[in-house]
Amino acid sequence: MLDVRDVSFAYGSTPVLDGVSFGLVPGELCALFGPNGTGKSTLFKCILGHLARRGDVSIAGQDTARLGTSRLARLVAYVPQEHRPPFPYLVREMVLMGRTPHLGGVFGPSRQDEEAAEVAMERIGVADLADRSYTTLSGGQRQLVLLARALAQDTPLLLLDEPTASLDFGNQLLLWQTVRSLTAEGRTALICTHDPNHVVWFCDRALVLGREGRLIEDGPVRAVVRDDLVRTLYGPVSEVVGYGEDTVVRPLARASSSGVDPSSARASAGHALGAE
Ligand SMILES: Nc1ncnc2c1ncn2[C@@H]1O[C@H](COP(=O)(O)OP(=O)(O)OP(=O)(O)O)[C@@H](O)[C@H]1O
Repeated sequence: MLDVRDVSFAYGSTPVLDGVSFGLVPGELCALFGPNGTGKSTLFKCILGHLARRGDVSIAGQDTARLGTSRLARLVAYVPQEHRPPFPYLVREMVLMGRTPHLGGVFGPSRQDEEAAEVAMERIGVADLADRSYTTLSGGQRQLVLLARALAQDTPLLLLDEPTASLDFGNQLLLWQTVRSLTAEGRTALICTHDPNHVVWFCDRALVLGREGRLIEDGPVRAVVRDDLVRTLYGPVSEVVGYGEDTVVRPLARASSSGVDPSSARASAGHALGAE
Protein backbone atom coordinates (compact mmCIF):
# COMPACT_ATOMS: atom_id res chain seq x y z
CA MET A 1 0.00 0.00 0.00
CA LEU A 2 2.87 2.35 0.87
CA ASP A 3 6.33 1.82 -0.53
CA VAL A 4 9.11 4.16 0.61
CA ARG A 5 12.45 3.55 -1.10
CA ASP A 6 15.75 5.14 -0.12
CA VAL A 7 14.26 8.48 0.95
CA SER A 8 16.79 11.11 2.03
CA PHE A 9 16.25 14.74 2.88
CA ALA A 10 18.21 17.73 4.21
CA TYR A 11 17.06 21.15 5.43
CA GLY A 12 19.66 23.20 3.55
CA SER A 13 22.99 21.64 4.43
CA THR A 14 21.61 19.81 7.50
CA PRO A 15 20.78 16.18 6.69
CA VAL A 16 17.69 14.82 8.45
CA LEU A 17 16.73 11.57 6.67
CA ASP A 18 19.23 9.10 5.28
CA GLY A 19 18.14 6.27 3.00
CA VAL A 20 14.81 5.44 4.70
CA SER A 21 13.10 2.39 3.16
CA PHE A 22 10.04 0.39 4.21
CA GLY A 23 6.76 -0.89 2.85
CA LEU A 24 3.31 -1.25 4.42
CA VAL A 25 0.72 -3.79 3.34
CA PRO A 26 -3.05 -3.10 3.32
CA GLY A 27 -4.62 -3.28 6.77
CA GLU A 28 -1.36 -2.73 8.63
CA LEU A 29 -1.27 -0.44 11.67
CA CYS A 30 2.34 0.67 11.94
CA ALA A 31 3.89 2.98 14.54
CA LEU A 32 6.76 5.33 13.83
CA PHE A 33 8.63 6.40 16.93
CA GLY A 34 11.99 7.66 18.11
CA PRO A 35 13.49 10.58 20.05
CA ASN A 36 12.49 14.21 19.46
CA GLY A 37 13.97 15.80 16.38
CA THR A 38 14.99 12.62 14.55
CA GLY A 39 12.86 13.44 11.49
CA LYS A 40 9.51 11.68 11.91
CA SER A 41 7.38 14.67 10.84
CA THR A 42 9.89 15.36 8.08
CA LEU A 43 9.43 11.79 6.83
CA PHE A 44 5.65 12.30 6.69
CA LYS A 45 6.12 15.52 4.73
CA CYS A 46 8.49 13.73 2.34
CA ILE A 47 5.94 10.94 1.80
CA LEU A 48 3.28 13.56 1.06
CA GLY A 49 5.57 15.45 -1.34
CA HIS A 50 5.47 18.62 0.79
CA LEU A 51 9.28 18.51 0.86
CA ALA A 52 11.54 17.81 -2.12
CA ARG A 53 13.15 14.53 -1.14
CA ARG A 54 15.50 12.10 -2.81
CA GLY A 55 14.20 8.56 -3.28
CA ASP A 56 10.86 7.09 -4.34
CA VAL A 57 7.44 6.87 -2.73
CA SER A 58 4.51 4.98 -4.15
CA ILE A 59 1.01 4.57 -2.74
CA ALA A 60 -1.23 1.77 -3.99
CA GLY A 61 1.37 1.11 -6.68
CA GLN A 62 1.30 4.69 -7.98
CA ASP A 63 4.46 6.79 -8.00
CA THR A 64 3.52 9.87 -5.95
CA ALA A 65 5.89 12.07 -7.97
CA ARG A 66 3.59 11.55 -10.98
CA LEU A 67 0.32 12.15 -9.12
CA GLY A 68 -1.45 15.49 -9.01
CA THR A 69 -2.69 16.83 -5.68
CA SER A 70 -6.24 15.64 -6.18
CA ARG A 71 -5.31 12.03 -7.03
CA LEU A 72 -2.81 11.93 -4.16
CA ALA A 73 -5.50 13.24 -1.78
CA ARG A 74 -7.77 10.36 -2.80
CA LEU A 75 -5.04 7.95 -1.67
CA VAL A 76 -3.66 9.45 1.53
CA ALA A 77 -5.09 11.53 4.38
CA TYR A 78 -2.78 13.35 6.75
CA VAL A 79 -3.36 14.57 10.29
CA PRO A 80 -0.55 17.01 11.11
CA GLN A 81 0.93 17.57 14.55
CA GLU A 82 -0.60 21.04 14.77
CA HIS A 83 -2.89 22.98 12.54
CA ARG A 84 -4.18 26.54 12.71
CA PRO A 85 -6.56 27.49 9.90
CA PRO A 86 -6.53 31.12 8.80
CA PHE A 87 -10.33 31.46 9.03
CA PRO A 88 -12.81 30.48 11.77
CA TYR A 89 -14.48 27.65 9.82
CA LEU A 90 -17.23 25.70 11.51
CA VAL A 91 -16.28 22.17 12.51
CA ARG A 92 -18.74 20.71 9.95
CA GLU A 93 -17.05 22.82 7.24
CA MET A 94 -13.59 21.65 8.32
CA VAL A 95 -14.68 18.02 8.14
CA LEU A 96 -16.44 18.58 4.80
CA MET A 97 -13.11 19.87 3.43
CA GLY A 98 -11.94 16.26 3.66
CA ARG A 99 -14.32 15.56 0.75
CA THR A 100 -12.58 18.08 -1.55
CA PRO A 101 -10.66 15.47 -3.60
CA HIS A 102 -13.96 13.67 -4.31
CA LEU A 103 -15.94 16.72 -5.47
CA GLY A 104 -16.99 16.69 -9.11
CA GLY A 105 -16.64 19.87 -11.18
CA VAL A 106 -18.32 23.12 -10.10
CA PHE A 107 -21.24 21.71 -8.15
CA GLY A 108 -19.70 21.74 -4.68
CA PRO A 109 -20.39 19.12 -2.03
CA SER A 110 -23.23 16.72 -2.76
CA ARG A 111 -25.67 15.29 -0.21
CA GLN A 112 -23.43 12.19 -0.23
CA ASP A 113 -20.39 14.31 0.73
CA GLU A 114 -22.35 15.93 3.56
CA GLU A 115 -23.43 12.50 4.78
CA ALA A 116 -19.82 11.24 4.70
CA ALA A 117 -18.81 14.23 6.85
CA GLU A 118 -21.68 13.54 9.29
CA VAL A 119 -20.74 9.85 9.55
CA ALA A 120 -17.08 10.76 10.19
CA MET A 121 -18.04 13.24 12.93
CA GLU A 122 -20.31 10.65 14.57
CA ARG A 123 -17.65 7.95 14.42
CA ILE A 124 -14.97 10.16 16.01
CA GLY A 125 -17.43 11.59 18.55
CA VAL A 126 -17.30 15.26 17.50
CA ALA A 127 -20.84 15.60 16.07
CA ASP A 128 -21.82 17.78 19.05
CA LEU A 129 -19.11 20.26 18.01
CA ALA A 130 -20.37 20.53 14.41
CA ASP A 131 -21.61 24.12 14.69
CA ARG A 132 -18.69 25.40 16.77
CA SER A 133 -15.95 27.47 15.21
CA TYR A 134 -12.81 25.33 14.80
CA THR A 135 -10.59 28.15 16.09
CA THR A 136 -12.43 28.19 19.44
CA LEU A 137 -11.80 24.49 20.15
CA SER A 138 -9.28 23.10 22.59
CA GLY A 139 -6.16 21.42 21.22
CA GLY A 140 -7.58 17.94 21.87
CA GLN A 141 -10.92 18.80 20.25
CA ARG A 142 -9.06 20.12 17.19
CA GLN A 143 -7.10 16.87 16.93
CA LEU A 144 -10.32 14.88 16.92
CA VAL A 145 -11.84 17.15 14.25
CA LEU A 146 -8.75 16.66 12.06
CA LEU A 147 -9.13 12.91 12.46
CA ALA A 148 -12.80 13.20 11.43
CA ARG A 149 -11.69 15.21 8.38
CA ALA A 150 -9.18 12.49 7.48
CA LEU A 151 -11.91 9.87 7.85
CA ALA A 152 -14.27 11.87 5.63
CA GLN A 153 -11.50 11.97 3.01
CA ASP A 154 -12.03 8.21 2.74
CA THR A 155 -8.50 7.19 1.68
CA PRO A 156 -6.86 3.77 1.85
CA LEU A 157 -3.81 5.25 3.66
CA LEU A 158 -3.74 7.40 6.81
CA LEU A 159 -0.67 9.28 8.05
CA LEU A 160 -1.24 10.50 11.61
CA ASP A 161 1.43 12.63 13.28
CA GLU A 162 1.15 12.35 17.08
CA PRO A 163 -2.67 12.27 16.94
CA THR A 164 -3.03 11.64 20.68
CA ALA A 165 -0.65 14.40 21.84
CA SER A 166 -3.39 16.68 23.24
CA LEU A 167 -6.02 14.09 24.04
CA ASP A 168 -7.20 13.09 27.50
CA PHE A 169 -6.56 9.49 28.55
CA GLY A 170 -9.98 8.23 27.49
CA ASN A 171 -9.82 9.93 24.12
CA GLN A 172 -6.30 8.56 23.53
CA LEU A 173 -7.59 5.02 23.95
CA LEU A 174 -10.71 5.75 21.87
CA LEU A 175 -8.57 7.19 19.08
CA TRP A 176 -6.34 4.12 19.00
CA GLN A 177 -9.37 1.82 19.06
CA THR A 178 -10.93 3.80 16.21
CA VAL A 179 -7.75 3.54 14.15
CA ARG A 180 -7.60 -0.19 14.87
CA SER A 181 -11.15 -0.62 13.64
CA LEU A 182 -10.29 1.37 10.49
CA THR A 183 -7.32 -0.90 9.76
CA ALA A 184 -9.48 -3.96 10.48
CA GLU A 185 -11.71 -2.65 7.67
CA GLY A 186 -8.68 -2.67 5.34
CA ARG A 187 -7.20 0.82 5.62
CA THR A 188 -3.50 1.19 6.31
CA ALA A 189 -2.18 3.56 8.97
CA LEU A 190 1.25 4.93 9.80
CA ILE A 191 1.15 6.72 13.14
CA CYS A 192 3.84 8.75 14.79
CA THR A 193 3.66 8.44 18.57
CA HIS A 194 5.91 8.99 21.57
CA ASP A 195 4.25 6.44 23.84
CA PRO A 196 5.87 2.99 23.55
CA ASN A 197 2.98 1.50 25.52
CA HIS A 198 0.54 2.65 22.84
CA VAL A 199 2.81 1.01 20.28
CA VAL A 200 2.71 -2.31 22.15
CA TRP A 201 -1.00 -2.16 22.96
CA PHE A 202 -2.38 -1.13 19.60
CA CYS A 203 0.06 -1.52 16.70
CA ASP A 204 1.05 -4.50 14.55
CA ARG A 205 4.45 -3.23 13.61
CA ALA A 206 6.92 -0.55 14.64
CA LEU A 207 9.52 1.50 12.81
CA VAL A 208 12.12 3.36 14.85
CA LEU A 209 13.84 6.41 13.43
CA GLY A 210 17.17 6.90 15.17
CA ARG A 211 19.61 9.74 15.27
CA GLU A 212 21.37 10.20 11.92
CA GLY A 213 17.89 9.92 10.32
CA ARG A 214 18.09 6.18 9.65
CA LEU A 215 15.52 3.49 10.41
CA ILE A 216 17.16 1.43 13.15
CA GLU A 217 14.30 -1.00 13.80
CA ASP A 218 11.46 -2.42 11.73
CA GLY A 219 9.44 -5.38 12.96
CA PRO A 220 6.53 -6.73 15.02
CA VAL A 221 5.96 -4.46 18.02
CA ARG A 222 7.02 -6.91 20.72
CA ALA A 223 10.27 -7.62 18.90
CA VAL A 224 11.00 -3.89 18.60
CA VAL A 225 9.91 -2.51 21.99
CA ARG A 226 12.70 -4.18 23.98
CA ASP A 227 14.44 -3.07 27.14
CA ASP A 228 17.77 -2.47 25.37
CA LEU A 229 16.15 -0.41 22.61
CA VAL A 230 14.12 1.75 24.99
CA ARG A 231 17.26 2.47 27.05
CA THR A 232 19.25 3.27 23.92
CA LEU A 233 16.58 5.69 22.72
CA TYR A 234 15.65 7.40 25.96
CA GLY A 235 18.46 6.69 28.44
CA PRO A 236 18.18 4.91 31.81
CA VAL A 237 14.74 6.29 32.66
CA SER A 238 12.48 3.33 31.90
CA GLU A 239 12.35 -0.44 31.65
CA VAL A 240 10.32 -2.94 29.67
CA VAL A 241 8.62 -5.57 31.82
CA GLY A 242 6.18 -8.42 31.17
CA TYR A 243 5.69 -10.56 28.11
CA GLY A 244 3.33 -10.68 25.16
CA GLU A 245 0.03 -8.92 25.83
CA ASP A 246 1.30 -7.85 29.27
CA THR A 247 4.38 -5.98 28.06
CA VAL A 248 4.60 -2.55 29.72
CA VAL A 249 7.21 0.19 29.56
CA ARG A 250 7.40 1.78 33.00
CA PRO A 251 9.57 4.40 34.71
CA LEU A 252 12.65 3.22 36.59
CA ALA A 253 12.15 5.94 39.18
CA ARG A 254 9.26 8.24 40.03
CA ALA A 255 11.33 11.33 40.88
CA SER A 256 14.69 12.63 39.74
CA SER A 257 15.74 12.79 43.43
CA SER A 258 15.61 9.00 43.44
CA GLY A 259 18.64 8.65 41.25
CA VAL A 260 17.87 9.63 37.64
CA ASP A 261 19.31 12.98 36.61
CA PRO A 262 17.50 14.32 33.49
CA SER A 263 20.62 15.86 31.93
CA SER A 264 22.79 12.78 32.32
CA ALA A 265 19.91 10.51 31.22
CA ARG A 266 19.55 12.54 28.01
CA ALA A 267 23.29 12.64 27.49
CA SER A 268 23.60 8.88 27.89
CA ALA A 269 20.83 8.45 25.30
CA GLY A 270 22.84 10.83 23.10
CA HIS A 271 20.19 13.48 22.76
CA ALA A 272 20.89 16.47 24.93
CA LEU A 273 18.10 18.91 23.97
CA GLY A 274 19.25 21.66 21.65
CA ALA A 275 22.50 19.88 20.85
CA GLU A 276 21.64 18.41 17.48
N1 LIG B 1 11.56 23.94 8.38
C1 LIG B 1 12.69 23.51 8.97
N2 LIG B 1 13.87 24.12 8.71
C2 LIG B 1 15.01 23.67 9.28
N3 LIG B 1 15.10 22.63 10.13
C3 LIG B 1 13.95 22.00 10.42
C4 LIG B 1 12.69 22.40 9.86
N4 LIG B 1 11.73 21.59 10.33
C5 LIG B 1 12.35 20.72 11.15
N5 LIG B 1 13.68 20.95 11.21
C6 LIG B 1 14.68 20.20 11.97
O1 LIG B 1 14.73 18.89 11.41
C7 LIG B 1 14.89 17.92 12.44
C8 LIG B 1 13.74 16.92 12.37
O2 LIG B 1 12.54 17.60 12.70
P1 LIG B 1 11.16 16.82 12.77
O3 LIG B 1 10.11 17.80 13.14
O4 LIG B 1 10.98 16.04 11.52
O5 LIG B 1 11.46 15.80 13.95
P2 LIG B 1 10.48 14.83 14.74
O6 LIG B 1 11.17 13.52 14.84
O7 LIG B 1 9.13 14.85 14.13
O8 LIG B 1 10.47 15.55 16.15
P3 LIG B 1 9.41 15.51 17.36
O9 LIG B 1 9.41 14.10 17.87
O10 LIG B 1 10.01 16.46 18.35
O11 LIG B 1 8.07 15.96 16.84
C9 LIG B 1 14.97 18.69 13.76
O12 LIG B 1 16.33 18.89 14.07
C10 LIG B 1 14.31 20.00 13.42
O13 LIG B 1 14.83 21.04 14.24
